[in-house]
Amino acid sequence: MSKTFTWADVQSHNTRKTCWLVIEKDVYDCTKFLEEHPGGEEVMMENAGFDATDAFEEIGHSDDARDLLKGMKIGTLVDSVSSNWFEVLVVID
Ligand code: HEM
Repeated sequence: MSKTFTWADVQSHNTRKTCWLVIEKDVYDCTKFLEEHPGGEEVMMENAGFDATDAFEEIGHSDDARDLLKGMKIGTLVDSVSSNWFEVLVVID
């Protein structure tokens, strides 16, 4: 069975040492890929610990990129709230 994570789990992985991204409802550990990313490390870090679906789709990544992504999947997200809402919850906590 696939591992499940909450936004709290995902958001704690927002550094160059441990960089997770969410695309659709799947969680990806992109740490090892940071230096290899053809689009650079910066754009990945801007999305670290967050939902990168829009950023990923807007670029129009190739099938190769999608294949690479598959290899980085570590599980799925269980929270029903979006990462934006999680941010709000953290602020008012
Ligand atoms: C783990 C997730 C990602 C993977 C596996 C990935 C993979 C790739 C690959 C293989 C390319 C080369 C072109 C292609 O094959 O489409 C690429 C290019 C690019 N990626 Fe990503 N990418 C990821 C996430 C992101 C995110 C979150 C952004 C944020 C905007 C981004 C922005 C770009 C840009 C701007 C390029 C174009 C670079 C250029 O041609 O100058 N990528 N990516």
